[in-house]
Order: sequence, then C-alpha cells, then structure tokens
Amino acid sequence: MTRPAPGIQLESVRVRAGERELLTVPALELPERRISVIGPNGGGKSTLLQLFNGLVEPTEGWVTVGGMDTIEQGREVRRQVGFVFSNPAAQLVMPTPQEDVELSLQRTVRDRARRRRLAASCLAELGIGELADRSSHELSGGQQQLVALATVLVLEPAIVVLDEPTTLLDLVNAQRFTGILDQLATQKGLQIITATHDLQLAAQADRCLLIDDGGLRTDGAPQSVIETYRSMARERAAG
Ligand SMILES: Nc1ncnc2c1ncn2[C@@H]1O[C@H](COP(=O)(O)OP(=O)(O)OP(=O)(O)O)[C@@H](O)[C@H]1O
Repeated sequence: MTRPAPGIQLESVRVRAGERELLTVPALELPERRISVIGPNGGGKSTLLQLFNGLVEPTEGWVTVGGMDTIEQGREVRRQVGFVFSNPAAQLVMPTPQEDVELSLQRTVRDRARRRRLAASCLAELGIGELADRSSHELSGGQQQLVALATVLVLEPAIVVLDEPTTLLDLVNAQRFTGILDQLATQKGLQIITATHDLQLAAQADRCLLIDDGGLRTDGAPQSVIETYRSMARERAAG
C-alpha cells in the first residue's frame, strides 16, 4: 500500500533578497504524487523548491508540509522532505558512497553496524551496491547522482525534491534515473517534485508548474503547460 502524500501548501508567499522580489505565490497546494517544475533560467524554480524544506525562508506568508511550518518545525520538515541538488558533487563529502550514505544516518541511527547495513542495502536497492567502496570523486556524473539520491532515500523521506537531477546525465542514465524516480512514486508512494529543463521528464509528472519571472504562470496537465512554455519561448526567441 502506498502512503498518502503529506501535502505541501503555500499561502501568500513572497521571497525577497534585499529589495529584490524573487518569488510571489499567492496560494498553492501540491497533493499530486509526481510534480514537475519548468521555466526559463532565473525564473524562480530553485527558489520555489527550496521553500519546500525550509532551505529558503519566505519573507512573507508561510509554507507547510503536512501541516508543519517549514521554518518553525524545520527539523521535522527536513525529516519528511529530502533534497537532491543539481550538482551531486556538492552533496557528496565523504571519500566513498558507503561513508556518505552512512553519514546521512549519523543523527538518527546510533548503532554503527546498523548504519552500515542500512547504507549498503540502500545502495544495493538503487542498483549501485558495487560502487559502495569506490572513491566518490572517481564516479561518473550519473553514478554520483544516484549516490546523492541514496544519501536522501536512506532517511526514508515521504517527499523527495530534486533540482535539475538529469542535467549531468547522458540519455541512458537520464532514462534510468527517471525510471527510478517513477518507481519511488508508484511503488513506494513517495512524492517526487522535480525542477527540470528536460521536457520529456517534465511530461511524465501528474502535474506541471510553469515558473517564470518570479511567479507561477500556469499549472496543470504537463502536456498543456509544456505547450504554453514552448509558445512563450518561441515568442521570446523571436524577440
Ligand atoms: N540568495 C539570493 N540572493 C539574491 N538573488 C537570488 C538569490 N537566489 C536566487 N536569486 C535570484 O533569484 C532569481 C531566481 O533564481 P532561481 O535559482 O530560483 O531560478 P531558476 O528558475 O532555478 O533558474 P535556473 O533554471 O537557471 O536554475 C534569479 O534572478 C537569481 O539570480
């Protein structure tokens, strides 16, 4: 049985950096299992994603996950919401994948042998068990991306937020990675939220958000949102 998505909600959110308005979202509820976030560079996708686990604090308004405030209950929220950054190297700090995944468990699992077992089985589940003791910096971008995902999944989050996870991947690895995300959503019941410039990946979601110029331009069924984005891009490219 799959778990119900705990639900992210935004209410009257504004994010500013000094005088600059980065993002304004009057109201948004995200109960769907697979959500994609698309839009032009600098539009505010990463800012939106980082609101979901309190990495970015709303200047006004609030963001809740399953009713918990992402700032006031940041620690609990981060237990529910795992974040995978676009550059996996930034997320991998230990010499080997095994050690990196164990590090994720340091706070929650006291027993070292258990940490070791859990980390090994998480890597194995993602099909990268044989990389456990390799040197992390010698792994390919695709392998590093999977290890970064493992460091998040081992904590058993209900929601996984990924910021452009396939940018470093070739077509085969991108498709493999997408297949894994799909399985996590359909078989394990995780909510998967992905910001991406890969419109094929975006099309596989249940709902797609188009973020542009610091706001939510439109959202709904991926094909129609992607079509809106394409027309917008054509108009802008034509000047
Ligand atoms: N800490 C910050 N201080 C000031 N400006 C910021 C900060 N973080 C982001 N910005 C600005 O906010 C805007 C939105 O950035 P964001 O990274 O959310 O866009 P994005 O849609 O993810 O872009 P991309 O597709 O290029 O990754 C950009 O203009 C960026 O320069």
